[in-house]
Amino acid sequence: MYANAGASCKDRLMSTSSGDSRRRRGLFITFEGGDGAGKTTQIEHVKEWFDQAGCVSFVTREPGGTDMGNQLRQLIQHGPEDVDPRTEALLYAADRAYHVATVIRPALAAGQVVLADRFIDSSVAYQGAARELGVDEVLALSKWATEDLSPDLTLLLDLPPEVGARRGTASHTADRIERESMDFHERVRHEYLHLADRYPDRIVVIDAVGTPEEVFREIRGVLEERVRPALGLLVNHEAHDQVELSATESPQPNSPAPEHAASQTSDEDQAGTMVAALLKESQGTLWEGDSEGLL
Ligand SMILES: Nc1ncnc2c1ncn2[C@@H]1O[C@H](COP(=O)(O)OP(=O)(O)O)[C@@H](O)[C@H]1O
Ligand SMILES: Cc1cn([C@H]2C[C@H](O)[C@@H](COP(=O)(O)OP(=O)(O)O)O2)c(=O)[nH]c1=O
Repeated sequence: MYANAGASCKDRLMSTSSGDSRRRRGLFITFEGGDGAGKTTQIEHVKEWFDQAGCVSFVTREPGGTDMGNQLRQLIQHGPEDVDPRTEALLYAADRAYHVATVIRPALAAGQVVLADRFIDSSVAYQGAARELGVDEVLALSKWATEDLSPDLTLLLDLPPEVGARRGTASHTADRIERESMDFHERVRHEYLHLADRYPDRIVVIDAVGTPEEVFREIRGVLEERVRPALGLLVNHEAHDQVELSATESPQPNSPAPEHAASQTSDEDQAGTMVAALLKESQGTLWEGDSEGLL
């Protein structure tokens, strides 16, 4: 059901490839920010925005975007308190490597829109900066784990950590990382903002302090400005008539990507996506290709 329902948008995404198989990729958007920033809430609004644009999007998360990843997630978040920072970094990297290889790359190769709740920037901010393992070392580890897969766009939900902590404790019991000091969470926030300075073409900072509606208004502005022009060329107006989807028709987080997904080659990454190229045009700024490394 899902594969057929998504075919129209996928076909349009892939039909722009002009026979160049290296360009046959979807769109990869990641959501970053401290604990309780509202990522999980906003990602659902973004998914609805894509639905309305006639594009099926696929929501996933880290850690835990796969069955094995869920076991790793349990270990990392509720395992022994004495897990040392290097072990923690390697567990996140293992989760990411498997997630990319078995879910994200196949989905992108099939021309899908992938919305990921956390990705490499989380490791850089939490393990690299806050755990003080070294930003460049952790970045190198994640690049190795993902074979240099970089998001096309990252929405960074920025929020003072004490506000995030209040939201979080109101909704669930704090896990091992959420129990870290405010100083730790300040370092996370600081590194995220530093990453946004370092990669201004990829990372957009969203003020996450307002109500969910206010935050989404800002996100929608970014989608309209930076993503819509690309989709406008890829998704013709018939899309609205052709795709009527409910959330239940989309894969849930942790679902494997469709079996028919095309295999991924490193050439595809080097070429980057057609959508990314269009996003670059819409930004009017220099877009660093994957070969340069967005991260
Ligand atoms: N803008 C907001 N203002 C107030 N509360 C929010 C906002 N966004 C989300 N929440 C609530 O805060 C808690 C954490 O939100 P969530 O979306 O799970 O954040 P994250 O995924 O970044 O940890 C949830 O209870 C959610 O309902
Ligand atoms: C992906 C990733 C997450 N984390 C941390 C951040 C979160 O505290 C936790 C993920 O828990 P989760 O409940 O998914 O976080 P939230 O809903 O607050 O975004 O793992 C890292 O430290 N490094 C990573 O690479």
